[in-house]
Amino acid sequence: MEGKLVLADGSVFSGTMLGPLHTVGEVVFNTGMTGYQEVLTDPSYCGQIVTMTYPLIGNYGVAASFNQSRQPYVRGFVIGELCSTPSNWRAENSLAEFLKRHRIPCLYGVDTRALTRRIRASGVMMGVLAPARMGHEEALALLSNADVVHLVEKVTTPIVYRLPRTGPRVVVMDFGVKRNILESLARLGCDLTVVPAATTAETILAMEPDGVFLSNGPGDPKEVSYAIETVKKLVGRKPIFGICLGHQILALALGGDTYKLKFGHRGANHPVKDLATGRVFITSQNHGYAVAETSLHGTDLVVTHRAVNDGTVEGLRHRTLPVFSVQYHPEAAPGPHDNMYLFQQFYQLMTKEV
Ligand SMILES: NC(=O)CC[C@H](N)C(=O)O
Repeated sequence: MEGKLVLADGSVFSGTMLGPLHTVGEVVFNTGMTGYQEVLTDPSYCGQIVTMTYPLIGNYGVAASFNQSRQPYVRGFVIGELCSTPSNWRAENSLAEFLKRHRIPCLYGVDTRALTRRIRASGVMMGVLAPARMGHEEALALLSNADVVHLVEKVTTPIVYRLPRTGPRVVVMDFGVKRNILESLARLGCDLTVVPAATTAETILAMEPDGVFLSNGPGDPKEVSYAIETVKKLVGRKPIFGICLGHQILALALGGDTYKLKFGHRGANHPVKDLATGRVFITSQNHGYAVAETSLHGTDLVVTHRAVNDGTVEGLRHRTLPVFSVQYHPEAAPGPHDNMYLFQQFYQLMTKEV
């Protein structure tokens, strides 16, 4: 069926529609050449319609081992060529089958680079995926009904669960954690207890962890005010490591501020500079918000990493406490594995004699 993406500014991008009839979400672009299945199943994309700038998508099919959570969380997918003849020894199915099974609307045959240029010029905005025959006004009217709040509550674990190992005990605050973060910690031997986002500091401290991990997740960090309050009570009590939304929540808990970027950083090739060594790492990223550097004056936070492309804050550490965070995704999935050492750093903070 012929379909279209209508952006809030009225621009229209045409293509062929696969799956359910319409969906509304914030339209964002990802510049990764691969990793489409990890993107689809990363809970941080909950509430968003994702477009891939790379024009050939689906070439290596899908496999359960690439999933980053139980199900895809994107609201819709907008791509160039949808490959129907995947080739990979691990492929279990085609991307089209995967999208259909999970009822993820996909518009393909789209000039996604033109779409990306539009988003870069105007900033991220809401959009609707709809059949071509839907009237323009009707499509635009759907935008006002978009339900894109309380996203963390939609993706966090409803129950406490454990991944037992013999190493340091880590409580993972699950704001929408990616599987490869849990696996990266478990591989080091960390004994993991994953808790719902709204778990109180008292409950977490009663578990007597050696450290607390703050996960990635969707939406505006200021929306999860209860988690900011929890983290305030944990700082100074336990070593803390935060990634992406966890990094933003940590900054807010320690008196910093966050803001929305014009079009965010999403891809597998974002250069980040470690300010202590001057070394540049290539990182995987997926964020629309960032920590405001000027807000850090007078707090106990020090900027450790900076994005090379736009100079925004990419890493923080506490001046005196074993507390640090990064805005990017060291667990990759998809992306380069260069930043796995950060999990080791957390491990060392938890195990060193004090
Ligand atoms: N990957 C993440 O954790 C994303 C964090 C936050 N939702 C943002 O868009 O900035």
